[in-house]
Amino acid sequence: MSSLIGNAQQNNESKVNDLTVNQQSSLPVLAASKLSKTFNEGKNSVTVLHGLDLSVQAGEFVSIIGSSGSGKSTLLHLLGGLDLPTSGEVRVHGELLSAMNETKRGDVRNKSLGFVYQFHHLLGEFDAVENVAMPLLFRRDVHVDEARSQAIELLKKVGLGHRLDHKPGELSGGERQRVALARALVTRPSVVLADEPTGNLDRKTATDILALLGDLRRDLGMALLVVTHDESLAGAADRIMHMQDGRWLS
Ligand SMILES: Nc1ncnc2c1ncn2[C@@H]1O[C@H](COP(=O)(O)OP(=O)(O)OP(=O)(O)O)[C@@H](O)[C@H]1O
Repeated sequence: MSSLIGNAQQNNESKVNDLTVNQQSSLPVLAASKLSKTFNEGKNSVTVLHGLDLSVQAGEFVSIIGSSGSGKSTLLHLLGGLDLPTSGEVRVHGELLSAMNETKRGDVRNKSLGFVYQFHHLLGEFDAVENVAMPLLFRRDVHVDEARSQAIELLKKVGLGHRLDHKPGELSGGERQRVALARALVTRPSVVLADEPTGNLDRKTATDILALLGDLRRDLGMALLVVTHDESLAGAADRIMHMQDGRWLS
């Protein structure tokens, strides 16, 4: 197995060891408590999430399914620190996101969380290696050569070793999503948050991408939280949570 994966496993092992020492081995990597979100627009306010609890353990694969408009993306934004809740809290490795300033929150996002979206959000003027290396280059402590070599290693792992210097416009939809997966994983996050990662792909490509995501999760030892409205895609998870109108269905 690659050194990249070895490092990720080592990191995870040392985290586990730390937790054992602290006797907190059940501490979730990601936890939400009584999470609510209300959007105010002029005189109108709409409450989209109603006091949600959620806990994701290290290495766990959780799917959230729900119909359009049920609040899945809003929840993912809050869990990823991209937006703040109206009330309630989100903790990453036990650390409260809302207590952090924007710089620290950005740091947690970069180091502990990976993001995959329905639309890949790759930068068109950069090739696959540059796109994947980018999250590492935001860190001042990673040299550009090291970032490139880690990007190449991950691109090979997602089956794109022959497309390293291709720009997004020169790749198929499935290949672009593979690049996006590699980019989300290059920082070796402990949790990947994926919002309809296969929503823009045909069924065969979607199934391949989901299988790849599952394999990468096992290899890299990360937790995976996938939001989808596709029950058959959600079925691969350890646990499926159903959302309706901003509440969990029991
Ligand atoms: N910034 C906002 N301002 C006002 N309302 C919003 C905002 N963002 C989301 N909403 C509303 O919140 C509700 C939930 O939206 P959200 O995108 O979280 O749903 P979803 O379950 O992800 O839907 P889909 O499956 O269609 O992507 C929707 O009714 C939406 O209109």
